[in-house]
Amino acid sequence: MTTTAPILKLDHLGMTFPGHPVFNDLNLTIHRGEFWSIVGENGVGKTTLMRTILHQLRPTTGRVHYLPTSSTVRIGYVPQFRNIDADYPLSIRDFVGLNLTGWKLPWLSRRERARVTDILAQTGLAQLVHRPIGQASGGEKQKAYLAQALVERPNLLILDESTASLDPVTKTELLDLVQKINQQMALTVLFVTHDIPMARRYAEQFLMLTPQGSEQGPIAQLTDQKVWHEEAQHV
Ligand SMILES: Nc1ncnc2c1ncn2[C@@H]1O[C@H](COP(=O)(O)OP(=O)(O)OP(=O)(O)O)[C@@H](O)[C@H]1O
Repeated sequence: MTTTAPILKLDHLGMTFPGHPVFNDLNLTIHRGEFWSIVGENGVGKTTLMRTILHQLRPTTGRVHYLPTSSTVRIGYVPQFRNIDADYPLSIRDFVGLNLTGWKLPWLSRRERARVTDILAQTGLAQLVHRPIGQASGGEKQKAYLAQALVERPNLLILDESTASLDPVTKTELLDLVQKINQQMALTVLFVTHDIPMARRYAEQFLMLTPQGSEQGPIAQLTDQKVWHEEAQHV
């Protein structure tokens, strides 16, 4: 469900680490409900761009605008697979509810608990709510990260190579769920990936970062030729 309302605007965005330019003069407008794939070879700056969008990094030039105002944009972030210690002392249910506790009460309200239960069911974790998160499989942990991001009802979801280590079935399950919420609730999605077939299957637009600059457009224009050409230039 794409709308015409912009949610995120990158305005002449540039980032240089000391002695190392990453991207420069990046301009992009993303509308509510759009599903974008962010692609590009290793080290080209995809995660740096996501961290800049999250305001974890200050750009060297330009600005990131949340629209209509910063208070209307709620961002969910699902990282690349990271292992969790086997003795981490939280169940999957507690892990998913972690971000909901805090400013008002140190425990969840009834409504918040219902929200966690609902999202655990949607992500296929309903049978595993009491399993210690450290003992869950890699795929189950990634589902829990996704559930943790979704439980806060974001309107912008960043998947930062979040499906990279998953088997095809689990990857498809997760992306099907994200697509469903994208279509039903106008969730805006930024899907950082090296998986071009999955990018084509789920995204409507792409942004390709290259060492020379960037390219963006409808996903149909992300041809194999374009991807291989880019990779062949830098092997
Ligand atoms: N805090 C930092 N200080 C200095 N250089 C950094 C910093 N963070 C990232 N870089 C460098 O910036 C470049 C872009 O890194 P980034 O992680 O954004 O690439 P990427 O496209 O996400 O790569 P990959 O596909 O391998 O995950 C790399 O050369 C990286 O070493």
